[in-house]
Amino acid sequence: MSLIRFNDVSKRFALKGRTQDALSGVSLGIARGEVFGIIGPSGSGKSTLVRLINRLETPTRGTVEVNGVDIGKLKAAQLSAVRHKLGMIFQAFGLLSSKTARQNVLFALKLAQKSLTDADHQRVDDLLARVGLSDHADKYPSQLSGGQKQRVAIARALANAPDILLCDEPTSALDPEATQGVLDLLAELNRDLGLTVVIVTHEMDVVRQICDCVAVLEEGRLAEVGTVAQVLFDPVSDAARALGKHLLPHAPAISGAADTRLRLTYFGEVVTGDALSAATQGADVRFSILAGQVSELKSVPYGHLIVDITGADRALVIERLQTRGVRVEALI
Ligand SMILES: Nc1ncnc2c1ncn2[C@@H]1O[C@H](COP(=O)(O)OP(=O)(O)OP(=O)(O)O)[C@@H](O)[C@H]1O
Repeated sequence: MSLIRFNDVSKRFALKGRTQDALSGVSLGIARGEVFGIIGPSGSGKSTLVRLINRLETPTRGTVEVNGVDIGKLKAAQLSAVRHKLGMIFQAFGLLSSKTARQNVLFALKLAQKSLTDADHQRVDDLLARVGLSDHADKYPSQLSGGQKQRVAIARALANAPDILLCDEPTSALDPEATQGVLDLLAELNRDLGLTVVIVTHEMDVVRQICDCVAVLEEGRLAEVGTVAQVLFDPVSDAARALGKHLLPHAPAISGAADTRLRLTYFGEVVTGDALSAATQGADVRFSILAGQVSELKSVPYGHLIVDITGADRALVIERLQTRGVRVEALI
C-alpha cells in the first residue's frame, strides 16, 4: 500500500477572473521509505502537487490519501495532528529571522505541544548536531550561509519526528557544494531514519543522485512515473527524454559507417567489469570507443560508452552484451 496516494487529482486556480489548470487527472502512489522525485519544467504543477500532501492546497477534483486517510475529510484538529507528522522545507528556507537556529527548531516543538521538557531541549540540540550545526546553534539566519540555513530548516522540519519530509526545490538557491551537502543529508536521513522524502526539483541530476522513483509532470499532467533507471534510460515521454538528455554523453559528430555507432549503458557491477572486451573476444569485429562516462544512480553505478563496432560478428557481440545486462542502442 502507498503511504501517499493521489487519486485522479486536478487543481484549478482562479485568479482575476481567469482560470489556470495547475494539475489535471494525476494518479500516483509514493511508497513508505522511498525518496520520490517530482520533476518537470517551470509551471508544470510540481509545487502544487507537493502542497496537496499537507493540504496547503486542496484539490478541485480527486482525493489525496496519507497513510490510507483521505486528508480532505479531516477536521481542523485532525489535520493539525497529521501536519505535525509531515515536515516541509522550501527553496527560500522560511526561517524566522528574529530567532536563532536553536530557537527556530524549538519553535516547531512549541507549536505542536503545550509545554517543553528538558528532553525536548536535548532533542533540539541532537537535531542540530545531526544536521552538522552544533557550533552554529546560537546564530541568527542572517549569520548563516544558504546551506546552513537549509540545514536549520531540515532540523526544524524533523522536530516532531515526521514520517514524511516534503522538500520544495530545497537546493535551488544553493551553490553546488552546499547542494551536495544538503542532498547527502537528505539521503542519510532517508537511510538512517526510514524517512519518506518527497522532493520537487527541475533538475534530473538531483533525481539521479538521491531518488528511488520519479514522477515527470508536463503542463499539469503526469507524463510518466517509474524508477529513476526506467525514466532516465527508458523514457516513454518526450518530457522525460528532454529532462534526462544532458546526463547522457553526446555522440561525437564524426562520421561513421551506417549502423555501426552504439550507445552501451551498463548498470551495477557490469560497470566495473570488462563486458566489452569479454563480448568481443574471439569475434570478427573491430571497435573504437568514442566517448564514455561513469556515474551513480543513488548508490548504484551506471556507465555509458559510445562505440563504433564493425565486422562480420557485430550481431553476435551485441547479443553477448545484452546477455550480460548491457543496454544497446543504435545511434546512427
Ligand atoms: N495560488 C495560485 N494562484 C493562481 N495560479 C497559481 C497559484 N499557484 C500556482 N499557480 C499556477 O499553477 C501552475 C503550476 O504552478 P506550480 O507552482 O505548481 O508549478 P511548478 O512546476 O512548481 O513551477 P516552478 O518550477 O516555476 O516553481 C502555474 O501556471 C502557476 O502560475
